[in-house]
Amino acid sequence: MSRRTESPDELVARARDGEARAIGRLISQVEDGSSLLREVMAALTPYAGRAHVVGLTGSPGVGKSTSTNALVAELRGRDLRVGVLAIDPSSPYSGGALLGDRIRMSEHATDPGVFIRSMAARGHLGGVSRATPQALRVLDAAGCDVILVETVGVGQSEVEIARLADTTIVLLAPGMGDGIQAAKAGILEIGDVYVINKADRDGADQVRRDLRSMLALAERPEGAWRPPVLKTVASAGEGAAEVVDAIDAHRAWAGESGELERRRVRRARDEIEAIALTALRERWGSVDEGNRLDGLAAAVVAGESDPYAAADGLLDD
Ligand SMILES: Nc1nc2c(ncn2[C@@H]2O[C@H](COP(=O)(O)OP(=O)(O)OP(=O)(O)O)[C@@H](O)[C@H]2O)c(=O)[nH]1
Repeated sequence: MSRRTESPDELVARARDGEARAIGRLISQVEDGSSLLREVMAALTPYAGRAHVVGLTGSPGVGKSTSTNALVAELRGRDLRVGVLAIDPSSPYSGGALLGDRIRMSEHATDPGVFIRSMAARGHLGGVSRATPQALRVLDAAGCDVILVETVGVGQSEVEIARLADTTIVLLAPGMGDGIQAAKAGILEIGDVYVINKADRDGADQVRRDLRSMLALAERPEGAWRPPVLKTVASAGEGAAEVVDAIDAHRAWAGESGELERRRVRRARDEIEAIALTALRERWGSVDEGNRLDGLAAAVVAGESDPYAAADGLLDD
């Protein structure tokens, strides 16, 4: 069966009707850096800006997938449409055995009010930073009220997620040396809500005490948000309501204090920068520009030019 290629406007209209296939196709275009992206983004923009983006991060095994499921159930119970974007910063492929796939196998898989997608953050420059905000924009324009962005907690990705999110949830669990890990990985700065999952296990209260005393050391100006430290048993859905309430409270505070606007401006800045850098890279990858870059590099090696002068030359073109 031959199939006419849909225009970006048609795809966007179908995505706005909640058609999962259209949403999926738009996100694929984002991932592939499709040449239609410019038009797609222009078509999406009037509808974006409503969704609340919630980042969810934590070390492997703390229960991110289980918690995401519990949060999706709670949000659906509140009649909200939910998008889930699972980012794997290490995998060069999408569609592997990623977080999102495990969630996709859950009870929410067939719920039309839930859209789940995993995305590989490819190794190339601008991977996470370009594609993720664009995928968020697709889900936002498609009518998601809340978008959960989940990532495997490996180093830098936690901080990247925090830069993307309106509200960042950091998950910890007892028995994982998380207190120390928290201090090391710098996650004490990024959480808006901390959740000690696996509260049915010994040591949850200790992790909570440790974390609270570490957070208490941070200097916070008057009127600043004070991140709550909650406990959940995600596998039993316990505590999910309190987490969603905390997200709501943070959202309200962020809206009033201007923090939400600041974060969104920063996100847009990161996105513009990533698009511009990707475009520059592509230009320098073209045959003509590649030759010019090679020529400049040879001149630097030969001592005829210095790298700054060469870069100026490249940028001036
Ligand atoms: N006892 C207990 N086990 C839990 C709880 N939540 C999740 N688990 C279990 O912990 C294990 C890890 O949960 P996942 O949700 O797969 O954790 P994850 O953080 O997504 O794991 P990675 O993808 O490896 O990072 C699973 O066996 C869950 O069933 C909980 O509240 N209590």
